[in-house]
Parts: sequence; C-alpha cells; structure tokens
Amino acid sequence: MAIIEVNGVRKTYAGRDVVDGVSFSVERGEIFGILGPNGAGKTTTVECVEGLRVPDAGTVRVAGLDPVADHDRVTRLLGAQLQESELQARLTVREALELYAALYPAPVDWRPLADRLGLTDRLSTRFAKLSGGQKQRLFIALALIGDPEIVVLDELTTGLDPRARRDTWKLIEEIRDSGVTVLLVTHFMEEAQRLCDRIAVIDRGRVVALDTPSGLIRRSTGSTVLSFVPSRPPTAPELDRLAALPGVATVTPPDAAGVLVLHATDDTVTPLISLLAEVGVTAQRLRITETSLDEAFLDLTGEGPTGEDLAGHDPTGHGPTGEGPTGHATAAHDLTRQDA
Ligand SMILES: Nc1ncnc2c1ncn2[C@@H]1O[C@H](COP(=O)(O)OP(=O)(O)OP(=O)(O)O)[C@@H](O)[C@H]1O
Repeated sequence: MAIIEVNGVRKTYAGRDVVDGVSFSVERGEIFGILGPNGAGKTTTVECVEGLRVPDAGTVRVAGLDPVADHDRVTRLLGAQLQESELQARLTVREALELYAALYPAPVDWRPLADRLGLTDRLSTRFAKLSGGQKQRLFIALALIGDPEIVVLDELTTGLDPRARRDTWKLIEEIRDSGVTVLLVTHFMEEAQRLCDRIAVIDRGRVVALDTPSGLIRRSTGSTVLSFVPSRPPTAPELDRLAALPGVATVTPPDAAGVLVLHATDDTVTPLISLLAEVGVTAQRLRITETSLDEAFLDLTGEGPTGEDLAGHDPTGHGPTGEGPTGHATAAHDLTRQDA
C-alpha cells in the first residue's frame, strides 16, 4: 500500500501555479525521486507532503493522515532533513543530537546512530566547523532520530565532492534497506539513476513522467545509441536511408574521428546491419549503448540542467519569502528559470 499519496495538488503564488495538479504515490520501502529543473516546484511539493505548506487544491495523505490537520502525528512518522540555516553554528554534534532526540516521544538511541553515520569522532565539534559531508551526515542523523517510517531528503548532496556524494548515496541505500521509505529531491541525474526505485520528473509544476530510471530512459526518443566507424564515408542518399530505418530518431554523420552516431531503438540494429551489407559498408568499432538519464531528462523536459551545471547551486543561500520555514522559495529560482 502507498505510504504517501499526492492527488491533484495545486499551489499558486501571485496568480502562478507553481505546483499545477501534481499526483503521485510512494510505496512503502522505496526510494522515490523527485527530479526537475530549478523552480519546477519540487520543494513546494514535498513541503506540502511534510505539512509545511497548505495546498490550494488537491489532497495529500501520509500513512492515511492529512499532513496539515494531523501535523503532530505526521511529524512523528516523517523525518525531514533540516536546511543548514536551521542549525546554530555553535551547537556541537552531540548537543544537536541530544536536542533533537528530546523533541520526539520515542527517539532512537543517538549513539549507535552517530556511529553508523561516522560522526562518533566529531561529537564535540561545533556545527560550523564540520565539512560539507559531515554536515549532511548530521542532517541525516537528525532526520532519523525520531525513528521515522519516511525520510525526506531535499538536495542532500548539492555542494558535496564526488567522494562525499557517493558515501552519502551508500547511506541513503542503507536507510532504505533498513525499511525506511525515502523521498528524495534531486537535481543530479546520476544520483536519481543510481538510487531511485522510481522517479517523478516535475517540470513547470507538473509531473511530466513517472517511472523507474530505466523506464524513463526507454520512454525517451532514441533511447538506444548505435555508434560505429563506417569503412567509407556514407553518401547523402545513404544517410537519408539510415535516417529512414525503423526507430531512428537522429543520425549524426561521422565526426572528426570518423564515428557515426544513431539515436534509435533496439529494433534498428538488424535493419542497420542489412542496409550496411547492401551498400557494401562495414561497421568498425560498433557500439550499442543505452542513452543516459540525462538525455532522457532533456527529452522529457526540453531543457537539461546537468549535475555539473548545478554543482554550485546552493539551496540554502536563498533568502526567506512569505511562506515556508525552509527559506527555499525565492526570486532566485525565477532568475534561474529565466536564465535557463
Ligand atoms: N512562498 C513563495 N512565494 C512566492 N513564490 C514562491 C514561493 N515559494 C515558491 N515560489 C516559487 O515557486 C516556484 C517553485 O519553487 P520550488 O522551490 O518549489 O522549486 P524547486 O523545483 O524546488 O526549485 P530548486 O530546485 O531551485 O530548489 C519558483 O518559481 C519559486 O520562486
């Protein structure tokens, strides 16, 4: 049974639907990703799930409860990751763990939790002195301290170096394997592809696709990439015949290294081989690969922030606006969208 159900949720700011009829459900025990470009409405959506924002229309249920009307009960079920600005710089790791444990009726013992998250030798360190990866591990610990059934992680690995990001991914998998459902908001295709059981791609306030990572890839046009070095350059009519093969989305003529690339489907392979045999061309270094989630994302949304584009994006650097305790939503999102 679904542990989170979001049905037709709408949120309007200044006459603009920033969340425009979003629906999805999250099954118990999965890592469910919400992926989308800047300002797509991801944070607004998950804050409706957390009961931090009130939808203008639609319903949200967390384990059957309304996150606004049953806020206290939902808070006990759902551990949310803090934003950096929400923790005092001078607080030590131990103080933060003790403080947050005291907020819950039945917290887990924070010592083994700190140990599991590699924080034991940092217990006396002040928050401001922790590295980016250590801060994120502390946020995960604080999100888990109330022994939640669901944990919401929003842009957890933004700003981390590749090693710290991979360490964090391992922790997120361990959390899922311990039976906790994970709702993960991310910009990073690689992160979504590697971690998520299913992904909702949100663009301009709407769910444009919802599937497993490989399902999303298969859905995009030209999901199979065929590349080879033809034994001689193809003529213009031959390139036209390649483009007309079943399943071909695009043909890129040989580059400087002589490599010709087709974005196509698995059904293209046999007719391609036949055509090449017919015109007397051999295919050297033939490679058949799956397109990346990155390319599928571009195809699904018509734009594509890549991990690198967004590596410097700091969601905590945004100033607060009228609603939402995280200070996430700011005009900076709009600027990013206009720039995109
Ligand atoms: N309280 C608010 N007042 C006015 N506009 C808001 C408010 N909260 C969010 N918005 C706008 O709603 C849109 C969606 O914001 P949201 O933070 O949900 O997007 P996001 O997909 O999480 O983006 P990012 O990946 O950049 O964090 C943005 O254009 C944002 O400026």
